[in-house]
Amino acid sequence: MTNPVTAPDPSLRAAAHARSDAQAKPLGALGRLETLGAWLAACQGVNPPAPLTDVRVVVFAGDHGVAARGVSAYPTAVTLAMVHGILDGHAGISALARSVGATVSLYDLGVDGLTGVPDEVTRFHVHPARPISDEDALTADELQAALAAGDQIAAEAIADGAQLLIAGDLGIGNTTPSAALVAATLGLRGGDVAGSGTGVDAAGLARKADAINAALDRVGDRAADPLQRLAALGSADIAAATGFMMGAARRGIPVVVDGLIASAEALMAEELAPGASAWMVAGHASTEPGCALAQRRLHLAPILDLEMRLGEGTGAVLAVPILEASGAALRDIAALADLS
Ligand SMILES: O=C(O)c1ccc[n+]([C@@H]2O[C@H](COP(=O)([O-])O)[C@@H](O)[C@H]2O)c1
Ligand SMILES: Cc1cc2nc[nH]c2cc1C
Repeated sequence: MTNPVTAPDPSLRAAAHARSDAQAKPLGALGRLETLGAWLAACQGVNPPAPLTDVRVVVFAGDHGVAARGVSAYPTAVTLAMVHGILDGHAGISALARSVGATVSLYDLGVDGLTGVPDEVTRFHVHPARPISDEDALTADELQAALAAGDQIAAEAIADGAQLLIAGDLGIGNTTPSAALVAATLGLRGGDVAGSGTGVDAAGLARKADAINAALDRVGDRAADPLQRLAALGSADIAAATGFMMGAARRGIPVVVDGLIASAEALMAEELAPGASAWMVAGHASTEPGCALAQRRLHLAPILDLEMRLGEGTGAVLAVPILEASGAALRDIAALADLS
């Protein structure tokens, strides 16, 4: 789907602010909750916004060749183990999504050695991303296929009634390509964006900054083009999640952005579909430095800061009750003039 992105309805946003201003509270007393509620009304095209009864997390899982460079604290096999953990409903995202009433699904966009799972999960199967420090992660055709897969996943969820979408991520090594994309987009270097990810030590952090710099130097001026940047420095799972966010924005469905990986995807979605970030809120501030850099570039202020760095969509789902509360405030607080 290549339709341009239309902005969330400004008249509904203004109407929501007017409603809020007339409510039984000092003007502006609900702070950012008022802005969030007005954003939700503008996205839904309804004031006050409807309750959020269908929130979906889609986890895009994939392995990353750059992990062989010693940039993660965990072995690649953990990706496969965690795919099963999520499919069986026992992962961090399973528990946290259940706690807020969101559903979780997962797609394999390059998990090494994945077998014995439903066909639906492997429908968009591709090879793990090639190591970005040495070669492009994806060919141009592979990139287009991954973007299209994410768009299709968004389209199907929306056709099935999704009101709010979250892209979760899973893949040992994925903080390295994500940080590289942030660096390439913002004109930064590895040392500016590399964080400890799953918990690498100082030597691992230095290897990570080096791997990012090697990738940036290898790609050079090609990184100026967002499609080439994503193919060279990203991966199929990151590209599919980017396509998913673009697909949501083009269809007028809001997105809650998770941590570093999702923020890098949001950055790429905005580059490829200008205006897409108007359909996004940042659920939380991950501890990864690249996360704040990407969110700041997108003018997305995180709702929560719980010092989390798990990924999977966990920080984003925790922000859903706050968003829901912003809608409830608009719906249920009386007008001051009606109280006597
Ligand atoms: O979302 C984040 O900000 C985040 C920060 C650190 C780690 N992660 C998760 O940890 C994995 C990547 O970490 P690493 O160290 O292997 O690059 C991957 O599975 C991510 O989902 C996620
Ligand atoms: C155990 C584990 C779970 C994860 N979930 C997302 N990334 C992860 C990385 C590790 C290491």
